[in-house]
Amino acid sequence: MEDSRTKRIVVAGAVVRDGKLLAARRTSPSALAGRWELPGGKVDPGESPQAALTRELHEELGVDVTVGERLPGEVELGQGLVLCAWLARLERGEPRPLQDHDQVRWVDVREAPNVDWLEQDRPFVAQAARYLD
Ligand SMILES: Nc1nc2c([nH]c(=O)n2[C@H]2C[C@H](O)[C@@H](COP(=O)(O)OP(=O)(O)OP(=O)(O)O)O2)c(=O)[nH]1
Repeated sequence: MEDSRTKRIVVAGAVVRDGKLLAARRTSPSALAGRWELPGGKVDPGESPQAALTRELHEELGVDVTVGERLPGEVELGQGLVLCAWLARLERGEPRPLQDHDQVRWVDVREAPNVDWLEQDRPFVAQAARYLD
């Protein structure tokens, strides 16, 4: 039986700067390629979600962040994965699609609902919108 203790967390980062939210376009797997997400990835065994998010954003986008508060909610992804999201403040670097993405963009509160997000990210995008003014 699978329960919350055996599920692997996928951390997504809501990076907000100057009233805009960072979106990244996935390149794989093919079912998700071309859709936009909050960048992040799987938490490794023994790793905290915050450390995982810091590591993933460095690897994938070449930036250093400080992880802030967790956004409410969690979304079951299937295959033993559960998606959670944290706010993250950009400390250093300009996000570039180094790995797993082919584009990044900053979206404002008006554009956010019209972006072709992965459906499972939409609740977190709505939460993050409260931080965009
Ligand atoms: N990073 C990220 N993954 C998401 C989001 N929404 C969503 O359904 N996913 C899914 C896509 C993948 O199946 C899974 C995360 O896998 P990943 O491929 O980004 O993680 P990773 O970099 O650690 O990959 P790997 O070690 O398996 O190569 O979660 C999201 O907002 N961000």
